[in-house]
Amino acid sequence: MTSPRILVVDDEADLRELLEIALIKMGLDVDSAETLSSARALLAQRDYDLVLTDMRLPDGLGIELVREVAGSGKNTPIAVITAFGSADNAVVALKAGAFDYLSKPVALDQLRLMVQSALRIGKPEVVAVPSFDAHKALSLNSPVGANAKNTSAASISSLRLIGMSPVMQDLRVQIARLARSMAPVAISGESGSGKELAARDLHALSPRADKPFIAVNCGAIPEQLMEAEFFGYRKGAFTGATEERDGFFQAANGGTLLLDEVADLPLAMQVKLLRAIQERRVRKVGATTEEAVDVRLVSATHQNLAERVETGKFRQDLFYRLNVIELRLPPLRERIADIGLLAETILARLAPAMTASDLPQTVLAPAALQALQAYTFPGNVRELENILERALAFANDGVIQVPDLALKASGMLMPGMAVDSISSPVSTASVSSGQLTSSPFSSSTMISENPLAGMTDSTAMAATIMAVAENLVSEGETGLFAETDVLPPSLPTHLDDIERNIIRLALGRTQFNRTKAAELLGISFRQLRYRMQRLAIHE
Ligand SMILES: Nc1ncnc2c1ncn2[C@@H]1O[C@H](COP(=O)(O)OP(=O)(O)OP(=O)(O)O)[C@@H](O)[C@H]1O
Repeated sequence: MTSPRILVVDDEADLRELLEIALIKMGLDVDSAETLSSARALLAQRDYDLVLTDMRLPDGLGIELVREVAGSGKNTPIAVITAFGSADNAVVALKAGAFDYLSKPVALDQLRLMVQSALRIGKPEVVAVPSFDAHKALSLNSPVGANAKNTSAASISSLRLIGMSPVMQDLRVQIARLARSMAPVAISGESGSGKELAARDLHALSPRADKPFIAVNCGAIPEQLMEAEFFGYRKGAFTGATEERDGFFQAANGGTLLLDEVADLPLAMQVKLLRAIQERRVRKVGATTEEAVDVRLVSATHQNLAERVETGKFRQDLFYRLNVIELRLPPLRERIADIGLLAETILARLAPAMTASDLPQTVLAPAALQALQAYTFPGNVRELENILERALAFANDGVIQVPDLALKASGMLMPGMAVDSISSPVSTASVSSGQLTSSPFSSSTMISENPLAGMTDSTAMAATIMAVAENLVSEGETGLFAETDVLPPSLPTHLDDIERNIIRLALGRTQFNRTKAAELLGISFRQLRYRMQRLAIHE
């Protein structure tokens, strides 16, 4: 077997030599180049398992090489060496596609960790999905190190972020691409939209998959315990520290650390975290020395972090370090095409015993699916899970009907509308005689007699809203804006929701003819198009 081959690009003879010796000692073959042009010539001749380049070279910048190698389609990992304290360069390189960076002076232990993870990138076939739930590792009484070993392997097919809507498909592609890099990823999205799941998928697809995934809820740790929880502590460091403990960083070593609700980190802890990220070293409470850690950082928040930076609640420098790449999880109401498939998967998960005993899985009546598609899901997929769990208990004959869902009227797309009043074009009588169908999207939870089956998502959605609206009129309801004494958590979001619903209603009435819909709404075509873009309304 031949050894992996590394290309080192650096014009400083001393550093180049140091790197060469360290890499050869690791059993690797090394080629080196002093300039961009000689590096390009070597890259044209052969494939490398890793390229390591300085940022400043006599005939140009290392970042040019990063772009070329990252864009070559060969999947060669490239890392950069940046001047001491130059966070900007590191972030720019990561954004350009560098898999990782090293700061000068280069520490040999960090070089080794970086090379090891680069070489794992070349072997993506073995992907494991740890099942460890590190939320359980939050108390000082539970040693995270011990819990972190509690992982199990699964195949790549068990990735868990479900959804066939274009936005979810894009997201999965992005996640697969980002999984190869060490770049910190910041995941934003409403509560329950799948941020943690996205982070788990990112880890599961990465070369770190067989190492721990640790999720830490930053808002759930008492401030005075934070340092000990993150970095560990030595025996006797404080009252009650009867033995040495690892922290989250050590527990996640080699793997991924998810900082969930990162906006909740107190400022004092933000400083310490920034230091750990920059140095890639942590010091246990009560220890005199630091230890190198190799942790991929992912952060998640449902808050607007940029806004918190502006108001001085979140450090700009930490924000900059964590937000190298952003991933946004759209709220469930922006991907109603996924509701059927999600419901089907959740129902299968909730009733495994029934499936095993060959009883047909509980399904949603078509009207129930429509009601879900007309619901705003303020709690997103988590709320869908809760609704279905409760509905399962009420469902008769293996079919969930609208009343079983017990949807909150305040969450319906038309505020103030009572869900029980939904009478869709599909009568519940037809449901019990229907046949089960299966499609990759949503219909295996539906009945084949559903007149909406096969329609595009927005058409089905619009049909539902129209049916509901017509119902409201016939039942003499007060209309779209029934008064409620519940204040929305955010007025702009609430108004956007109302506007979105009205536009969808008009589009539904006109079979998505935007000119006619604009006429109905008394606005110009351009105004409607602009509003649809702003509110992410797609056909
Ligand atoms: N696309 C999806 N496919 C399957 N399950 C999902 C999906 N998105 C979310 N879920 C499920 O919904 C629940 C909430 O997801 P998750 O915890 O990842 O959300 P979150 O955005 O991190 O929430 P929070 O902001 O409250 O921490 C989980 O049980 C998760 O398994």
